[in-house]
Amino acid sequence: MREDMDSAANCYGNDERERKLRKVKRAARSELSNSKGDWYKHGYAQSDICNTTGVEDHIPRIHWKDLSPEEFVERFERPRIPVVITGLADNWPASENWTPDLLKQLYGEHKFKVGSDDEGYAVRLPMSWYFDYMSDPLHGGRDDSPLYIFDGTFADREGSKPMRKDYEVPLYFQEDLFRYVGEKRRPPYRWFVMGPARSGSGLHIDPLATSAWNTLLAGHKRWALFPPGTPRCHVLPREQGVEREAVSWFSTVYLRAKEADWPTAQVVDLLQAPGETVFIPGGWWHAVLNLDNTLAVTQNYVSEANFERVWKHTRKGRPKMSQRWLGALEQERPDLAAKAHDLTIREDLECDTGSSSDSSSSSSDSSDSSDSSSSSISNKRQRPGSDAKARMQECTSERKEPFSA
Ligand SMILES: O=C(O)CCC(=O)C(=O)O
Ligand SMILES: [Fe+2]
Repeated sequence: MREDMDSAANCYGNDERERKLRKVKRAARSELSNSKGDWYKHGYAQSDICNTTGVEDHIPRIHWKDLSPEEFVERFERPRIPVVITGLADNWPASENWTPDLLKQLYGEHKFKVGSDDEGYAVRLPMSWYFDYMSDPLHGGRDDSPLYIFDGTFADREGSKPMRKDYEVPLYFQEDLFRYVGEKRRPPYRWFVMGPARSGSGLHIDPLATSAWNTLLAGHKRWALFPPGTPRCHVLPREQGVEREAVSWFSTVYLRAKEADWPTAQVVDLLQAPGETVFIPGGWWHAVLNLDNTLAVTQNYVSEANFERVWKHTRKGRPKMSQRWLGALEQERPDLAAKAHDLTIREDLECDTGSSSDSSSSSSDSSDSSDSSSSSISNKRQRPGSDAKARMQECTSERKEPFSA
């Protein structure tokens, strides 16, 4: 259908290429299309937005050799505590192979997703063009919030499939209960992620209450986290000038979150270095700013530890898929299928008696659900400022969310 975005690889001259690149940028960020200067009107490239002096990172670092899978579940996954695990990528081929030169050589012609257009179609650029874009002082080097490769189909598309063999899903995250939905129908769950300084991910909670791991192979990422239950209206206020993109969020809301009168949970800072794997439990808000040229792989998953929350969100947000999932669980994991049935009966009873599920859950859960139940997992990377904004709610209405995890 919208293959026009895909035609970038077929052109030759530089003017033609520039024209096509502009077209791709316009498609990916139509709100910046009034004038070329919109892309760099904030001057973030000249600011100290990527300077992390004074940022304190207190997240524990644990080498995988010192953390058994059972310990991970008990200490971090069940209590939903973020952690950084080191050494997991030491033996991955990606640690050797994912250099700019090799990536260009192997995948230079292949088009990776750099955004979505206003109709939700993927906007793609060939990898070699993207490398040029990143280092171009008139594009990636100057743009306030540069295009970001965030490709959730790299492992399925012919041209990039071999990349999947370059990393392994770490032992801690292998349960992957959505696999029972089937490869074709399960929500997207793995992304190749690459971007320069100032690109990143605006504040969000991952969809369907799934947890995530994110391994950085090159460069540095700055994370800001808020625990489950942090009201959306505090961390994503509906006001002019506060946008969802990482750069603008870090230069507005983040600064407020550091002030003495910040009304809600303290922001948790994290500075991710190459080779580190961040674990983000379901329900945690997170924003990520790339501090230099970064290369990462991330996957979302469901395990026994987050199953109940994910089930509730999936039943509500993806009802048809949830029934297919339940059917498969009845065969493969009858224990979890029984849990799902139990939860469903309890929720339906609550509905029938008109009682709010608030009484049986913390406010934290109602605010996770306001985010992730209403978005599908395919929106893991949402277009900044699009439907995300429409879904913003006032604090008061958020507390009334009838659904809670
Ligand atoms: O590396 C990033 O930009 C963050 C990724 C992220 O938050 C996500 O994949 O959900
Ligand atoms: Fe995320």
